[in-house]
Amino acid sequence: MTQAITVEESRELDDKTINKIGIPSLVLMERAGLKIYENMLANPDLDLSNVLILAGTGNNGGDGLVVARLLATHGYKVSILTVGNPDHASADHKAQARICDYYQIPKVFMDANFDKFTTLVDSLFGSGLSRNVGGDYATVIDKANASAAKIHAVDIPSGLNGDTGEEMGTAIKATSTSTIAYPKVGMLKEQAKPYTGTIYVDDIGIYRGNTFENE
Ligand SMILES: NC(=O)C1=CN([C@@H]2O[C@H](COP(=O)(O)OP(=O)(O)OC[C@H]3O[C@@H](n4cnc5c(N)ncnc54)[C@H](O)[C@@H]3O)[C@@H](O)[C@H]2O)[C@@H](O)CC1
Ligand SMILES: [K+]
Repeated sequence: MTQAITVEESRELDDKTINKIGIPSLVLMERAGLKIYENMLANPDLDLSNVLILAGTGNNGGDGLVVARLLATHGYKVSILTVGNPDHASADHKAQARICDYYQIPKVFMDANFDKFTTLVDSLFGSGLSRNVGGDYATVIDKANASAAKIHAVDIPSGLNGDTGEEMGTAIKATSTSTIAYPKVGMLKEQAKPYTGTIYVDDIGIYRGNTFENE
């Protein structure tokens, strides 16, 4: 874990990889989801007997939905709680949601009892977090932190500022986090440890430049 990048750099790298280099975004999302799923299987601190995916409507939520599908297709019990308006979801999130519907992965709603789940996957917000967390998002984050379930976060624990390592209103306290491509600078600060837990860094095909002259 030698290099860390800012949240803005991570967004620029995503954009370059998709729009300049030409790797389709759904390919990156599939690779991210597969790595996250493998990290969860490899983590002895997580009990995957009853998993709930907490999905926002952006691409962080899309990553979470890939994990939902991989768990379901490998015989794990998994449900999805979507927070936010699915009609306004990102295109890649909508594509993943249709696949989850094909597999009839059960959905739960805001009144769900989180204590009955053994692991929660936090895919509410990643690098797109741009303001303090409130409303249903804050309710779900606080309920997740207060529950008996362990939490595995996708990319950045939701509500954590990836640059400063500080809470933006409220933030997920994860047992472990799968961060995509590179850790974000704020996640490596001492104060961020209770939020990130153990950090896995997932190579999904997004790299900083200087490998080739034309970069
Ligand atoms: N296609 C790509 O660019 C890739 C994206 N990936 C994942 O996608 C994430 C980034 O996805 P997005 O850019 O869709 O953003 P997020 O999914 O992090 O956030 C979704 C949206 O939430 C809204 N939002 C921000 N702060 C909010 C707040 N406080 N309350 C309510 N809504 C708020 C914003 O409009 C934001 O676009 C990464 O962290 C990573 O997990 C990975 O799948 C790798 C490839
Ligand atoms: K997250």
